[in-house]
Amino acid sequence: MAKMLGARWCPSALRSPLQVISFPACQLHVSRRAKNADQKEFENAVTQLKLLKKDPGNEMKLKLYALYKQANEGPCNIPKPGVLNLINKAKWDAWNALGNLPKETARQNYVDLVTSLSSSSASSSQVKPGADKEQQGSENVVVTSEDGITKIMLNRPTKKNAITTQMYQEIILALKAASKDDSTITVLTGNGDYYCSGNDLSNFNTLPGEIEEKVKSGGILLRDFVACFIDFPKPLIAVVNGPAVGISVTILGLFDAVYASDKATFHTPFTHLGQSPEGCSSYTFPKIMGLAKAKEMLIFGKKLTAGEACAQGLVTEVFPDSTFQTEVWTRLKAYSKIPPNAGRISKQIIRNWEKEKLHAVNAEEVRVLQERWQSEEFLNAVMNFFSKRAKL
Ligand SMILES: CCCCCCCCCC/C=C\CC(=O)SCCNC(=O)CCNC(=O)[C@H](O)C(C)(C)COP(=O)(O)OP(=O)(O)OC[C@H]1O[C@@H](n2cnc3c(N)ncnc32)[C@H](O)[C@@H]1OP(=O)(O)O
Repeated sequence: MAKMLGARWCPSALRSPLQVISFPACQLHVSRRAKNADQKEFENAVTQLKLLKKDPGNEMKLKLYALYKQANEGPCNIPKPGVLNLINKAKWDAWNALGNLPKETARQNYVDLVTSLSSSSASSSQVKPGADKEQQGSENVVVTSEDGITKIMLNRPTKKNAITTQMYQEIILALKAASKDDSTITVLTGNGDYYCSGNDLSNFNTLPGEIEEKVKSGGILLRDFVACFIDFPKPLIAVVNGPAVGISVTILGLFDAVYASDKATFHTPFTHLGQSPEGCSSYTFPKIMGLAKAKEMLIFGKKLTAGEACAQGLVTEVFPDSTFQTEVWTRLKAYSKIPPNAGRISKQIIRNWEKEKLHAVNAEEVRVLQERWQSEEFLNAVMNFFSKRAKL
């Protein structure tokens, strides 16, 4: 659990602009010693910092960040980030506050700070090298085709199948390929105990550029992703093997059948994350389950059991977890024998009545979400998620 922010709170890389919650620019009161740390001591301190068990808190992280930059690059030499860019601005303020502090002094102060932190928090020798290495390529989305069924499986079980930006793109490509292959039906499912924990909350970090660019490219990615589900021309079935969160729930309204294990739950905690509904759920959920139940889910984040989701029409059928895979795949194999063209045409005549409407809903939901992504509510929610999990 500690790996996510731990890996990103790497002073040498400083990959994550969201690793520090917004707080006032720090005033540094760092003790100076006569002796100056050499480069080796400094590098050891960088390593030591990564091994700390206890999170030193964001204010301390900002101080360390500033000292690290000063020690390596000298006085702050980058343009001041815009006011909306809260995190980078806090980091800039901290670095800039060091003024012309000599590199050697910054290096020594950095070493002193880490030493004082280490003595109050025993360092761990149990960090496994490469433990947070991301799977590369298409391993996180596995596509197989057999017996008239194309199966798209989310395969990132250690992260509860949270969807990275790369996975969104891979799913889009997989759906486009499946729409043209010779399968009759297409299935989306998850590997492991979760179906999917929704959008990977570190996506905002990994998208390139400043906040405005992230918002723009995130919006385009989301719109294209949902559009693929709206336009998918064949019967599309969700095999919900475990809990489902966020966007993995909202797009279920665009599927033709949803089969769920009785261990599955359905949760859309958008407002808690400072966000708003997507996946066309602002339109499909009220239509499927009625306004009152849809609002409980989409505004108040009520989590449904599989049985409740079935009673409300979001799920087609629930199976006992012990027999889930056998029963569902037997059913799907039978369904895959329907005449493929009749299957496609029947799906399309149902979908076509509202395709235009769904695309308009998608565009509007993305527009509103893009505003949300620039809100402090959203940034704080993401920070809270990772801070709770981070030891450093
Ligand atoms: C925002 C701009 C990006 C643009 C990209 C494209 C546009 C997409 C827009 C869609 C927008 C939002 C839709 C949503 O999906 S909102 C919902 C997001 N999901 C969540 O809030 C769920 C967060 N996760 C949890 O609450 C819990 O992890 C859990 C799912 C309830 C499971 O709890 P657990 O205790 O059983 O397991 P846990 O130890 O927490 O998790 C195991 C490891 O997996 C990591 N992880 C789980 N879910 C996510 C996630 N959604 N994002 C990132 N990482 C996740 C967790 O951090 C653990 O990792 P580690 O072992 O600590 O390294």
